[in-house]
Amino acid sequence: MSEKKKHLYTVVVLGASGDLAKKKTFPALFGLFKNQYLDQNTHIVGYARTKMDRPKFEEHVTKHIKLKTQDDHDALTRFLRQCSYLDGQYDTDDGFQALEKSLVDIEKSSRATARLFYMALPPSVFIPVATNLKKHNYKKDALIRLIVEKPFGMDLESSRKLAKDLGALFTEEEIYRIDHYLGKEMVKNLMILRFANVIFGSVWNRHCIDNVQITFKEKIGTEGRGGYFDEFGILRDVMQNHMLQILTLMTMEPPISLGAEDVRDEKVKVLRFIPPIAKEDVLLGQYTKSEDGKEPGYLDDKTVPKGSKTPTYAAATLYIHNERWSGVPFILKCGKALDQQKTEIRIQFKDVSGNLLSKLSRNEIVIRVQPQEAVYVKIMNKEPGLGMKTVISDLDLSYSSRFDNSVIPEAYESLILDSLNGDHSNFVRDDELDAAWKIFTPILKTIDNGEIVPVPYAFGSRGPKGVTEFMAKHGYMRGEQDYVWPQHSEAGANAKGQEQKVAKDQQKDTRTDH
Ligand SMILES: NC(=O)C1=CN([C@@H]2O[C@H](COP(=O)(O)OP(=O)(O)OC[C@H]3O[C@@H](n4cnc5c(N)ncnc54)[C@H](OP(=O)(O)O)[C@@H]3O)[C@@H](O)[C@H]2O)C=CC1
Ligand SMILES: O=C1O[C@H](COP(=O)(O)O)[C@@H](O)[C@H](O)[C@H]1O
Repeated sequence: MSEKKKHLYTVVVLGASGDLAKKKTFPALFGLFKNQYLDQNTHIVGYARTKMDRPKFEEHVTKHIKLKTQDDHDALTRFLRQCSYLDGQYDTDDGFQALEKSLVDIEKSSRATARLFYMALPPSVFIPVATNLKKHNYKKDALIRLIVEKPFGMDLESSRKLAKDLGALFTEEEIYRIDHYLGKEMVKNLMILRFANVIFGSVWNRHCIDNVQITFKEKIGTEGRGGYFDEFGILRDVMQNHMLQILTLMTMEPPISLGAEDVRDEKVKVLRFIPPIAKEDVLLGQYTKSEDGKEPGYLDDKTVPKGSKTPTYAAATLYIHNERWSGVPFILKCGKALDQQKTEIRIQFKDVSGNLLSKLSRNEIVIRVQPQEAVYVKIMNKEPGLGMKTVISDLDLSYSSRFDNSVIPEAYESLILDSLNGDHSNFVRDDELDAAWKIFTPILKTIDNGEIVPVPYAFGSRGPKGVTEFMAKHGYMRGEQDYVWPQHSEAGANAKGQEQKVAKDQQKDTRTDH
């Protein structure tokens, strides 16, 4: 079916009773609807096994939708009119037959010509659901798109099997593998920063850069998702997908165009230059109770098997064996139940040559993905006054002060809109997945075999003992002088009207740059 024509979609959310649907999918669809990115005649059908009456379904859909104005309230009333819910099984025909009947009725009145199936489901049911969708709800004369949520397998072998099974049902054109980090504003900004600025483009290589850290920290633990998490662990949950996507966009060569295939060709190429992660380049941790005993340890989660050795924290160093990056360590660190929430890329430059000036700290470019989106460059400056003392300062592009009235869209809004527009650029291609799993599968096997034991760390701490040494071993050098990114100070955050108060202990942490 032609993609040029503007299509009216019917959106089906499979797994509509779940956590992701409630927290992300419905709010994102509402955001698009409210801002007229979604045609006002679009129908949204929720499908899951749970029986829900209308009030319960509406409560589920709206629970995480934030309304500020009367217009928002009005838009929600209109949005809910477009939503319906159907309960049914995932592995039998009858539910999908009923879904088909409902879709045909909707399409008769709305004249929708396209169907978007959003699988907000655990991976165990991806294939049974995709099989039934193909059998009962695939219309040859309609435009079909299928959004699949991560995780895409457990390792190289299972990922290939999933790709093969899904590929037998839907074409690569129809499949949209979502990694929501690709929809985040600062991740989308990476290509612009690199390829639209001579000052960045020219230093983006091993001659100038000493090491790179990509950090993902969460304050929350597994929070009832322990059953899912224990099967996957932090490397599969966050590092192999979200963090590797960031690394790929940060390191790939310039694509021929911004077209989806050109961008993804470059991403695959750089991934293929990364050898599997070595055992000695990994540090693991698992959180225990907080020091005051108020927050539970990982093993206190009833859904986690007793004595589990699943890592909730991981640091791993990767290398890219190509002309641009050879010898530069890329230190990836991620963890749950830590002292703060942040995702950032920290690019540390080499030391200044010569001995003209002493006590210099290295330049750093920090790309703050969340929260408090920003790009800042740490530089050495003359301390104002008589004398020639140097001091660390920064060139700071903080979004809250620079882009006063702009709204940063939710990652899921951005990605759902891309899929409606048929743009695959920010979705994961099958060969990209293959290349990513090749890097991680050997170390995951080593971890699964219990050959690397996670070091305990207290809930709310900076992570396991040894993190500082691990970073130093891989080249990261802390500055000589104290430095606090101003946006991170309480005064800075309040002055900009930030909702989030940044605690004093977080300031301390920023100073240590971990
Ligand atoms: N939650 C999150 O924050 C994120 C989730 N994801 C991914 O999104 C997908 C959905 O996640 P999430 O919503 O958290 O998952 P849930 O565990 O909430 O599952 C979604 C729905 O699937 C059904 N379901 C749950 N377990 C099973 C099972 N064993 N067999 C069959 N059906 C089941 C349930 O619906 P019912 O019983 O009514 O049929 C449930 O409401 C997953 O692939 C996850 O990895 C990705 C990023 C973030
Ligand atoms: O995919 C996942 O991401 C979330 C973190 O997403 P964010 O947008 O809030 O940064 C993580 O909590 C979850 O464990 C993981 O499955």
